[in-house]
Amino acid sequence: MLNSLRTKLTLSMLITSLAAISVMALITPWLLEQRFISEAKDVHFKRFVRAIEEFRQEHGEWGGPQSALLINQYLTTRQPHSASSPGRRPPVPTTSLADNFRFVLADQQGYIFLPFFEFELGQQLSAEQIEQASPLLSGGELVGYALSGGELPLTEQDKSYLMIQSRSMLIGAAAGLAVTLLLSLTMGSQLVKHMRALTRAAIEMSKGNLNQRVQVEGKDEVALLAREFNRMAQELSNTYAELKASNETIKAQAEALQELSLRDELTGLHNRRYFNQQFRMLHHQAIRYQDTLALALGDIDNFKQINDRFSHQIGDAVLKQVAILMQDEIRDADILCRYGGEEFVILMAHTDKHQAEGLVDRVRAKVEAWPWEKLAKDLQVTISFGISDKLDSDLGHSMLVEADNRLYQAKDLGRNRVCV
Ligand SMILES: Nc1nc2c(ncn2[C@@H]2O[C@H](COP(=O)(O)OP(=O)(O)OP(=O)(O)O)[C@@H](O)[C@H]2O)c(=O)[nH]1
Repeated sequence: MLNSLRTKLTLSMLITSLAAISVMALITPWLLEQRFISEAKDVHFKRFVRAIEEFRQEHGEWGGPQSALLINQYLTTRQPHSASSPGRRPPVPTTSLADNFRFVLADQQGYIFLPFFEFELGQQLSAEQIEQASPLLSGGELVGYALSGGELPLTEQDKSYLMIQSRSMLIGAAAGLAVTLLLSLTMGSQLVKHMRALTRAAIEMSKGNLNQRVQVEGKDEVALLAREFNRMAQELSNTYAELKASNETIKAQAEALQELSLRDELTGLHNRRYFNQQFRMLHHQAIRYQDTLALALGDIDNFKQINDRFSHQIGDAVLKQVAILMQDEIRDADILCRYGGEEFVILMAHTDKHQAEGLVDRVRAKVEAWPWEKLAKDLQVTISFGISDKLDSDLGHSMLVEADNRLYQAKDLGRNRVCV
């Protein structure tokens, strides 16, 4: 289950949200309190400084122990004493807002005349302390310095105010995180949906279905990936189509070459090599299935004389015409080849020598009857055949020998005949 991208995304978002809420719950109240106290100190100190400047304008006494007394009296009579909360309470700029938080005053040379804690009476402020102090002005003239020190304790009211503030912030943050979580989950499930579509398409492609496309939405990284995937799929598909086409061409060319190597150029019949292949196969099957097979060897009679008397070209034309006549006469299942020179061979499956004799004799008669004067005046052509159906387990050797012997017999008996 943890292998699922969706689960991983959900878990990581959940952990991040919980961590963020926990950190906020721990740190926010403390930060808020620190900030609140610092603001309160600042506000009180500014008001104190203003009150002191007003005192300075009203009184001549300044810088001695007497003036510290007068200042305290002035401030006490000017405003009632109470604890503080900036902006929500009346300002109380006395020299002390609480036991721990007080103000310190020094004259223009930095000698303290209103002391507090480590700031002792008559002690001179260091350059660093002067740097941090607020300069007191009267009529544009520097008359002294004011500093604040100690901790400002919070009232119960301040504390409950801060608590409400912290809670509100936490609730707001939690709501924000919940919305973020929801949005992340929605986006995560969209991402998972697209990744699944891409994975499905890639798996289909690996099975060989190259025509895969995925939907592209938007312009983000996933859309970019989907677009690139589609482009790659298209390229792969094109390359495959080109490869397939060129493979088919090569295959067709190879087949054509193979066919050419098995054909006789002059007559267009299959050649002796083709005959050897077919004869081996048919002979083997006939023996195995105890079937019959007949082989007829044909030889044009006195072909040498035809060449000599009528020319070699006429001889060639005779060979072509005999091939046509034989091809027309034999059955589709029979195999006719040019065996060599003026010799032809016919292979007849499921046929014994007596059945073959009838067919071959029709061929012989057709050759004899053809009007050879069309090729040359006084030209006559006949053909002799020897037939065998002898099936011995010798790869057809005895069948060929017997057919050849019968052919010689036909020649000896005066040619233009079929011997079985
Ligand atoms: N024109 C032509 N002649 C060929 C071709 N192939 C073989 N021949 C010729 O065919 C002749 C065959 O002669 P022979 O083997 O003496 O036989 P034949 O004259 O037919 O006599 P018989 O077979 O006894 O009837 C030879 O002269 C070969 O040159 C060919 O493709 N074209």
